[in-house]
Amino acid sequence: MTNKLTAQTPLVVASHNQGKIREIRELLAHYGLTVKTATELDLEEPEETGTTFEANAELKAVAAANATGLPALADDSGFAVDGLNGDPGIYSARWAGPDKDFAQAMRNVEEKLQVKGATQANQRTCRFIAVLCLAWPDGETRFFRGEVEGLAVWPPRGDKGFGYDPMFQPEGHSITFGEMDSQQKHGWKPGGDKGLSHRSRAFKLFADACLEG
Ligand SMILES: O=c1nc[nH]c2c1ncn2[C@H]1C[C@H](O)[C@@H](COP(=O)(O)OP(=O)(O)OP(=O)(O)O)O1
Ligand SMILES: [Mg+2]
Repeated sequence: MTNKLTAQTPLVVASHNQGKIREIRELLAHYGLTVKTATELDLEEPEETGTTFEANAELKAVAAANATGLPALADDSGFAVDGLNGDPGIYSARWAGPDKDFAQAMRNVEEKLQVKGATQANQRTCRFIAVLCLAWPDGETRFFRGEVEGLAVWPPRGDKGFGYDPMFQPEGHSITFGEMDSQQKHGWKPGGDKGLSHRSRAFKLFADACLEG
């Protein structure tokens, strides 16, 4: 028997990133769930020692489930640039340094692309990846992965999102995630579909698999 979530199940979100938490709240509300965050519960941030998104998501979710005795959901995500062999990838948060300077992290990505001579669009393909881990106090873990492909644009555009959003233009769109409001970034349309952002796509899979009824 696998565990199922209902609107009444308290769910802990094991993240300390406010931009991410805001999106996760909206995504969970869309599916009728409300949450407590690791920041509100004063949970410690485990060191992300894994070498994959899955391993780091599991480490964060299991730590929060064990600390609270409640089911916990973690999101490990990143910006992967094909021309940089998938960097910054699982190191996306770390490239911004202790001050979380994403303007600097984006410049760093651009400088590395310039060194490679990647000036044409087809040399600037990239994706956002999000892996969710839902960990239950009984030890059960479930994983869901969402991805969205796009182009790394320069200069960055827009100030609506967080992290690398201003330099990410999703395939089929002419504006960046930084220029989209969160509803556009989620990609919710009347009637519903698979969503747009990596995170909204992962949450759709999570909701289909883990919600009661
Ligand atoms: O939609 C996104 N739009 C822009 N940038 C994004 C996005 N999604 C992930 N990213 C980048 C920035 C973030 O800092 C890093 C994830 O690193 P990651 O370790 O999963 O999260 P984090 O350390 O910021 O917070 P926490 O681990 O407490 O959830 O990738
Ligand atoms: Mg982190």
